[in-house]
Amino acid sequence: MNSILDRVAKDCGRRNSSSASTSGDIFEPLSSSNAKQRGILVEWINSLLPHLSLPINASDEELRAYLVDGTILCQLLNKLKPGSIPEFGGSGHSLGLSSENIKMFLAAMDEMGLPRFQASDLEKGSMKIVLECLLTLRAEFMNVGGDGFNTPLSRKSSSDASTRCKQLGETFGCADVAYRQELSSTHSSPSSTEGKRKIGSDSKFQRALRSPVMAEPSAALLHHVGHKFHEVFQLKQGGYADLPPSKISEMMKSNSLDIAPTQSLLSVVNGILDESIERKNGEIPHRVACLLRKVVQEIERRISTQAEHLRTQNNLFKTREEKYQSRIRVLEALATGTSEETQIVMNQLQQIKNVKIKMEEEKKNEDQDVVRLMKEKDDHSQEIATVKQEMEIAKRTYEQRSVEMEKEAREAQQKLEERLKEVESLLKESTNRVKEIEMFSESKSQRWSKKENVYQIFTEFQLGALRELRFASQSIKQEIVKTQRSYAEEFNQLGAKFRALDHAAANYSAVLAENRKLHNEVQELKGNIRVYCRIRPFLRGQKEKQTVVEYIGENGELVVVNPSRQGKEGRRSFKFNTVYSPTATQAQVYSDIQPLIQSALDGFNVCIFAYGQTGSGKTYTMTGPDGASEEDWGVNYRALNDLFRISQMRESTFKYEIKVQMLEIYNEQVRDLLSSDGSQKRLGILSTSQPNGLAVPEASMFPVNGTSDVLDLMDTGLRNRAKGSTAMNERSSRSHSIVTIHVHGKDIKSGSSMHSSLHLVDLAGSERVDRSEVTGDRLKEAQHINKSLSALGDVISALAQKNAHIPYRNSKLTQVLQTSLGGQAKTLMFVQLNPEVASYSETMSTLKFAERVSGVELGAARSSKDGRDVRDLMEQVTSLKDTIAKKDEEIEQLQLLKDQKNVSPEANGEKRSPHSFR
Ligand SMILES: Nc1ncnc2c1ncn2[C@@H]1O[C@H](COP(=O)(O)OP(=O)(O)OP(=O)(O)O)[C@@H](O)[C@H]1O
Repeated sequence: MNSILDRVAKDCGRRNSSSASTSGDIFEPLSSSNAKQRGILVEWINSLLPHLSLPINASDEELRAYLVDGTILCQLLNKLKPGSIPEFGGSGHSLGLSSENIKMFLAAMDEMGLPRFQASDLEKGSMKIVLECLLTLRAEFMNVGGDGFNTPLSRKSSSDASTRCKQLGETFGCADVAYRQELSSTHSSPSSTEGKRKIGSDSKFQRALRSPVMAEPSAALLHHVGHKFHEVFQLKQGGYADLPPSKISEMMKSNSLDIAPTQSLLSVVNGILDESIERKNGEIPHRVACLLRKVVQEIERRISTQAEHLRTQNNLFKTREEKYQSRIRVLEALATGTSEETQIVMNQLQQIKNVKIKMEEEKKNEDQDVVRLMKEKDDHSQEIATVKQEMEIAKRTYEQRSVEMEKEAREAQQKLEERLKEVESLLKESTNRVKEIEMFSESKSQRWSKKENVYQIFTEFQLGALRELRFASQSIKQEIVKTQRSYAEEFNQLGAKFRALDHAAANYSAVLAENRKLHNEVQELKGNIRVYCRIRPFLRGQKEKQTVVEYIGENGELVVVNPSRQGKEGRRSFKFNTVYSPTATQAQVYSDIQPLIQSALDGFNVCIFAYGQTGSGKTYTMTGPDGASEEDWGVNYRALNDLFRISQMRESTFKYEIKVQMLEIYNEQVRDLLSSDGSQKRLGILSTSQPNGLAVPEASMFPVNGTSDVLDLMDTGLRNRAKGSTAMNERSSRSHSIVTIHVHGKDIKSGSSMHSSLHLVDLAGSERVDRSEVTGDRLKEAQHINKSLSALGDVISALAQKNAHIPYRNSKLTQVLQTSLGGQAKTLMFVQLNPEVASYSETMSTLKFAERVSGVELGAARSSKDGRDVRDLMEQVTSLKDTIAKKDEEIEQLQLLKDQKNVSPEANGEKRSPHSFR
């Protein structure tokens, strides 16, 4: 019997593990069922051996580790059945080798007739078999003893074996073990072939009977009350007809039928029918018929309950399906909603793009306007130059012609006079000769009668000559009149030309004024505060050449990348009026700011300053490198040169006077850099700007008339400039240097005058100071620099917001530059960047300052803000896309679930093992 049970249990165990997924609740996964079994087992072991305190949620492998040396197993058995392993003595200590312990435990299990596992299962195989064996052991001792201990089942009687087998079936989740066992005992009669056939074929009906509703009551319940039916089966060996009436009525009265396993009921029905057939006459005694009816009624009741249950389940499935359908609808609606939202965002994005494109087009148009205006201006200038040249030529021709004509007139006059004199002398001579002849003829008339004719001829000749002379005299007079007339005509023509030239000259001033106006309109179109960003190249001999500048756009875009952060988050983009790459030349940079220099000659105050950390190229841009050739000249030299050039061009209409001051602001003290004695005298700043435009009137001021003057002055200034050394740049400038060019112009024609100033500022290094690196004087310097730079930022920011109060007075720097910041003044800032990775954080703070300044200019600010908006929207769109993708996934999963649910429960049931319906 033991071996049969063993085999059955093993069989059960195998099948159970092979169909593990169907052994528990049909929706419960294998792992969770395993975990539950483990939990029950561990709890049981802990209740028996509390000193172990095994963790309730121990995994298979942890449990294996506890059990593998067999100590706990032996202790367990000794606790349940003291002395079952004598060598172990229940001391709780392992006495033997682990293999010995396990052998002893398995032998004890064999002796009890309980299913066992193999030692190898505990060492490395599936723990499932081990668990099942131990759970059987638990069931053995818990169900039977009531108190759970020390009262194992007697394995002597076949009914006990049947019961235990049912318990095994329950424990392993295989109801049919119990069922077969029961049937085999019920139909042990050799004549009951029909019964055996039924056992072999497990009909749908029978399977349905073993569903949760139709299945036999629990093993425990059966144990207490089910034996009534065993009794019947025992009695039935003698035939149902022979059952004592008291037994039958007791069965019918009691609730035995309600709790009897359906198979038992069917067996009774089959038995009665078999018996009736065997008896040939087919008669069934009344009381047996009653029992039969009662049993059939019970079966009917169960079938109807089952049908009801199936209906309920069906409804449940339908409700669930509807729930899933509605969820799917909600998710579909959500997904559609999300795409609508995306569409709205995309539309907004498109609108913003359109606005951006429109703005860019407007800017392009403005730029084209600027180019056109510049061209017109150039054309005007050329026209003026041509008129001027023509005027010069005409003037010279006129003067030449006048001189020539005067000379010609003088010569003609002279000739005429000479001729007249000749004629007069001739006339005199002729008259004398005539008189002589008359006298001679009177005295010698008679004597010389012969010569009368000769005299006549001579007289006629003389008269002819006289007539010729008169004629010549008349033609000369006519010529003189003619020449005088042509002179008069020429004079008239020249007069007309002079009048035209005079008119043109009068217009020339107006055209110049118009030109100046156009020029300033162009400058205003470009903005009164401009930010140009310049990136310094890596220095010669520098090894580390990794740059933080990722992208330089043609339209002033700049993307900087954080070397310590990957991806999108590490990138930051900026927008300025212009960004110069490290290869930009000094000439290229200057050509963009040149129009501002011209504005200074038109009466506008201009301020150009370079901002950036030490070593970023401020001095290079403003002054140029040490000992620079003309090609490397910085803004200062080029600006002054240009002022001379333009003022010379305008000399016929304007008279300019250019003077230069050079100041230094060091530790909030203003010093004169052009003082010949290198004066350390501190200068005062006038609180309000003076009519002559001098904020620091005490500072030396020198007139400059040419490049050489400028070079000399700059040299003096640079020599006097205070310098300090920090860890960053040994040639570091820790002071602000300001070159101020004062322009005084006078309109020659109108006599009106104007005054303007051009400030060229090389600011001190903007780097933040690490207090641990500098102390004392250096720290003080740094604090002053920080204060003045932030005051500069505040002033510009206040101007941006059009505040009533502009905090000029917060630093000496802003006080000196006051006239060139705000109002009609034009300001340009060079943002100098050092592209090295080590300077990343300084670069970022420089760019943020510049962004704050560029925010003043609406155009730049707007476009930079647009850039940010677009970026923000792009991020929103990306996150929305992610959400949609997630939602799609959820929908897919739900669809999958729905498809699974749509498979009919019956079909499911067919696929499942019968063990799933207990
Ligand atoms: N565009 C450039 N092309 C070539 N060399 C440059 C450029 N800009 C700067 N340099 C070089 O980089 C070094 C540092 O430049 P510079 O002295 O102008 O920096 P800075 O910002 O004025 O520093 P400081 O605050 O100390 O005055 C110099 O050797 C300079 O010649």
